[in-house]
Order: sequence, then structure tokens, then C-alpha cells
Amino acid sequence: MSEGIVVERAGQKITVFVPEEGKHYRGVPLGKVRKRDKIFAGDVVEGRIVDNETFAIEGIKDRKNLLIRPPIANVDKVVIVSTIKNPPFQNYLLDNLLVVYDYLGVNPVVVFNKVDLLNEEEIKELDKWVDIYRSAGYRVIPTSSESGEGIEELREELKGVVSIFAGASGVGKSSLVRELTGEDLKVGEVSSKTERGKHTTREVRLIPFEGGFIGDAPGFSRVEALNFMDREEVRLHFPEFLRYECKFSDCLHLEEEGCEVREAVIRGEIPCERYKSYLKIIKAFVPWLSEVRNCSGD
Ligand SMILES: Nc1nc2c(ncn2[C@@H]2O[C@H](COP(=O)(O)OP(=O)(O)OP(=O)(O)O)[C@@H](O)[C@H]2O)c(=O)[nH]1
Ligand SMILES: [Zn+2]
Repeated sequence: MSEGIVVERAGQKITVFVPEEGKHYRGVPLGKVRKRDKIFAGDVVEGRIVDNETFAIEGIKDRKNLLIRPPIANVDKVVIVSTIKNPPFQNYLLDNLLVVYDYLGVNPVVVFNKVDLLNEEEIKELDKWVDIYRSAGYRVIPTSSESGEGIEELREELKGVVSIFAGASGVGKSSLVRELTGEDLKVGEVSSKTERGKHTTREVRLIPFEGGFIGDAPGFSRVEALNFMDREEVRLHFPEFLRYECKFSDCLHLEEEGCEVREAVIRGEIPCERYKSYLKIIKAFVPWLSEVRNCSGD
């Protein structure tokens, strides 16, 4: 019995890499597997090497997770790319992505790309956001695929794991992957506005990278957490909220009596930017927020 990882899934074509042999094989699912399960890129499969070219897939190991966009199993990390400028930063979008990927069981790396474009004032803006996300407990890396800043740090972060790149259009996902691997990302799904140029594909390949792999298609460019989970679940995916114990264990951190998260926002321990994103995600409003210093307005 040998073990391999599915590194390519394109129509009927399945390519299996067997680390033990350091070789690629054409994967042929045996009847039982073919009927029982769909096989995805990232799947760890068990089977037999039939000949120099063929790997008979007899079983699929339990998956840690299975993403739909791109369709890859067992994704360890998602590099969520944002920019401060070109395009402007949208913290609500980042916060939604962080909530959803956490829910899906994928570890995020927060990347602020294109730092080469920033002037002094914009660097202050960058530092503010880096601070906010680091304090929340996230791994944050400012990068530039132009100047090379942060690329080595990102490389270290992706060693030996299966990762994908996600984030809004134009933030530099492709450029970063090209800088790291020399290969391009596939064109992502286009928005409904440009439906004509639609180029959806279920073909996925894992690009070998530093003992791990990078998916060759982008993850979500935007999401709404409530399409994935209940309103009550969202608070569990704001790691900085979990440090506080409210009077009621099902506290939504709105206007409940004994809410420690509210106290932390008032004291400035939880940044109001993050708390406001939380409110917006669950479509809630709290009157007390307008009284908090530096926290009014949108
Ligand atoms: N100045 C600067 N420009 C960059 C950087 N990274 C990418 N760009 C430019 O930003 C533009 C968009 O980069 P892409 O890599 O295509 O962005 P993407 O996120 O893959 O975009 P989509 O395919 O639309 O999702 C290109 O013109 C890049 O040359 C960077 O670090 N600095
Ligand atoms: Zn609370």
C-alpha cells in the first residue's frame, strides 16, 4: 500500500504525487472509490503503484476540510491578500474572509501587499492595521512583489503546507504566487457584471512549493459570513472576543448585561474597527457605540 496526494484534478484526469517515489502517476480510482467519493486536488489517497505510470486509488483518507473555491481538500493555510492603496483597504471584506476561513478550518495569513506604493502617511495607516490584526492574534506580513519586501517571510510561512491565495481583485495575488513559484494563478471567477468573460473551471492543480503546495486558483475574493453560518456563530470567529468571559455564555456582545466584550471596546482594548465589522456582519446596531471615544461614524 502506498500513499500519495492528488496534485491535479481536471475532468477525468487525476494526477497523484507519491512522495516516497518522488514521482507523479495517473490516478485510476477503483470502482469502490469512484462510486463512493469524489476525488479532489489535495486528497491524500491510498493505493497501489500498478506500473510506472499508474496509481490505483483504493481509498481516500479523511479530509481535514474541503473548499469549494477553489475545490481543494486539506487546505492548511489561506493567504488573505489586501492592500492599503490600489485598491483601497476594505477592512469589512478582510474581516468577513477571516471569519469564513476560520469557520472552514483554514489558518489565515494576513498579507498587506504593494507596500512599495505607500507614502509616509499611508505607512502610518498600514502600521495601524498591522497592529490591529496582530493584536487580534493573526499572523500579519506586509509585502511587495515589486520590491521583494516580506517575500522571504511569506515563503517561510508556507513551507511544507497546502495553501491558497484569496482576496479582492487587483491586490496582487497572482503577482505574489508568481514571485514565489514562478507560476501564475488561473483567472478567477469574474463578477456578475462582467458575466460575459466568465471562465469557470473545475480544474485545479497544486503547485509544488517548499515541500508543500500552493493551489493554482484563487480563493474567495469576497464573502458574507452569514451565507456560511448562523448569526450566533460569528462571534466565535473573532479571536480577540474569546479572551473575555461575559455573564451569559451565549452573549452576542450587543447590549446584554455583563458583557465583557462591550467593556473591552469601551476601554479601547478591542479596536472599534473590528467591533464595527462584527456588528455589520451580523447586521446589528448598538446605541452605546456612539458614546465611545474615537469610535463614532462609519
Ligand atoms: N506597485 C505594486 N504593484 C503590484 C504589486 N503586486 C501586484 N502589483 C500590480 O497590481 C496589479 C494586479 O496584480 P495581480 O497579481 O494581477 O492581482 P490579483 O489579485 O491576482 O488580481 P485578480 O486576478 O483580478 O484577482 C498588476 O498590475 C500588478 O503588476 C506590488 O507589490 N506593488
Ligand atoms: Zn458579551
